[in-house]
Amino acid sequence: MTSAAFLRTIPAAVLLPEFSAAFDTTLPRAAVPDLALGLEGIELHFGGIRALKDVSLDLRAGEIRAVIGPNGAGKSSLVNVISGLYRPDRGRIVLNGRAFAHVPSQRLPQLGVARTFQNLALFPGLTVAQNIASGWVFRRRFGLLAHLAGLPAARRETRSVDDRVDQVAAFLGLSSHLDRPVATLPYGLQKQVELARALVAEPRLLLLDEPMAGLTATEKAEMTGHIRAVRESLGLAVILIEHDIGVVMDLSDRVAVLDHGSKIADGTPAEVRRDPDVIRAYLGAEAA
Ligand SMILES: Nc1ncnc2c1ncn2[C@@H]1O[C@H](COP(=O)(O)OP(=O)(O)OP(=O)(O)O)[C@@H](O)[C@H]1O
Repeated sequence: MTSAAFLRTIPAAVLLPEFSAAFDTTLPRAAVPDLALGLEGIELHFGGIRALKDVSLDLRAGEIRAVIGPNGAGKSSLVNVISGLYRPDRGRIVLNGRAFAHVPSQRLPQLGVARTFQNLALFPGLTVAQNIASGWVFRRRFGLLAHLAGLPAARRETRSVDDRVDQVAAFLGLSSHLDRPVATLPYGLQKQVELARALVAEPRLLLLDEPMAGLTATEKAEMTGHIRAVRESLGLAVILIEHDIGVVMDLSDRVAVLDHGSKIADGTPAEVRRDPDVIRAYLGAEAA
């Protein structure tokens, strides 16, 4: 099955964009032109646990911004707030020039945001091409009915999905694997397929949740090269959640450090590395 044919099998409920009630809470349009993402005073509670405490963060277009911190510091909570899975108790999120009290997750692709997951979230029974194509689903302009009716514009869109899959696969060196079932690929290549799936939606902001987890040293070097290329060739802004401090310091323009839900440091890798609070809370002997 081609990736275009695969897209035709996706249920209408998935293809028809839902407009979340959260969008109704949109605040006035923000006015910082090269701001890819802004978090202002984010608070998030789970019962008695304060997972995020007054966290503010900005990300400029074309910037790689790492968020690090010990286990339980709040990194995943932050990504889930940005991607609309969690609704913050306070604060606002600025995306694509609009400010939200709660990001409408169904509209993330339209807002130019794509993400990868800490644990692989691929469709194991599908090919590499089909998995990559699935990233385009929520960007489609035409619904299932237009495709079933064979409207020319819908047909052109379907054809263009195959081109996009080919281009992204070539960009990441995955072209020779396109027809293979994704589950037969080594883990490192599967992580690259996840990156390809995020890129096919043509985002402006990429959320990478532990892209190096489970990779060998060689695979990490390859993934590092891809992330750098994503920024340099495509100009994307990247939020990087990563435990591998070597990778973080090598790749990032700026690093924010969370500890117990609070941002305790924010600066260039060199600044963060010598920050006494960071050394105490997180980096320890590694930074010494
Ligand atoms: N769905 C949830 N329900 C209840 N508590 C949660 C939930 N998600 C996170 N927490 C709590 O919020 C705090 C922050 O957790 P979070 O997963 O964001 O940290 P993290 O920095 O991503 O940790 P790790 O590096 O281990 O993934 C922790 O105390 C955690 O137990």
